[in-house]
Amino acid sequence: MRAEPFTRAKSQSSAASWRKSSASIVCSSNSKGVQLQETSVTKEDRQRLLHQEGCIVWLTGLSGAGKSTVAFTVDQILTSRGKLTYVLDGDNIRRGLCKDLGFSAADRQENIRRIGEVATLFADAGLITLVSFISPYKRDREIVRQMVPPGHFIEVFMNVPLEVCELRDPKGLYKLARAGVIKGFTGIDDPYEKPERPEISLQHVNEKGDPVSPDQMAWTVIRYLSDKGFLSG
Ligand SMILES: Nc1ncnc2c1ncn2[C@@H]1O[C@H](COP(=O)(O)OS(=O)(=O)O)[C@@H](OP(=O)(O)O)[C@H]1O
Ligand SMILES: Nc1ncnc2c1ncn2[C@@H]1O[C@H](COP(=O)(O)OP(=O)(O)O)[C@@H](O)[C@H]1O
Repeated sequence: MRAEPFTRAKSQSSAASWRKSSASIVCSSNSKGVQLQETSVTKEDRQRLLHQEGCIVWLTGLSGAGKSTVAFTVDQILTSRGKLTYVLDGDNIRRGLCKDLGFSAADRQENIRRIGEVATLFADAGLITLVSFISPYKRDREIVRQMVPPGHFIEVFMNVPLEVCELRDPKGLYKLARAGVIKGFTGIDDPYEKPERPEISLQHVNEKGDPVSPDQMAWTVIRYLSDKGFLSG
């Protein structure tokens, strides 16, 4: 499929920006001399094919904050409405692509770097890409933000206090961390750096103190995506 000349000219800066981001995938110190392959099918071609625009919805927060629940709820709702989405989830990715990594600061950084590269490719392919990782370091999240065109990295802060996450403790990990069986657990004896200006901040209770359900949270994300035009094209 060929892009209309008008579309191609209009979109050059954003397409160039995506290409720049793809370049970072191949231009590590071990791949000097590898040249970036230009593509003839553009992001806009895919956008028109899918009637949506690819982006990264990055959910960050403590273990138990509800990242996976909200990501999969958004996934389900959008899929049922004919949108192409994909969830990259910490627990799943750590069984494959990142199974060699632990939870030291360096390993978490490498974890997020790899996920950032994959998420960038998925978003470039036109998918609404939902990413649910603790991603505790501001710097690592900002690096991913810079990899995509402005506005295409949507940081969603699961703004749920440690006490609430610890009460939920669905996997019993906080108990083990408090008992000293797990060392370096985020929020207990390892840092979590809150986002300063997330695009979306989700709290587990509303202004009246009533609980906010995963469905309500998911719709907040979906409304944002719709308002910004990612769900049409
Ligand atoms: N030390 C330590 N600290 C934090 N979390 C731990 C740890 N050890 C195991 N787990 C389990 O691993 C899940 C977090 O993996 P992530 O890949 O999202 O972490 S990170 O982004 O690299 O920090 C996290 O899953 P979620 O509860 O879904 O967040 C935990 O179940
Ligand atoms: N909005 C919510 N209100 C109440 N409980 C929730 C909400 N979102 C998630 N949960 C529950 O909290 C626990 C942790 O959710 P999960 O999505 O696994 O968190 P995370 O991926 O951040 O570790 C689960 O038992 C889930 O059912």
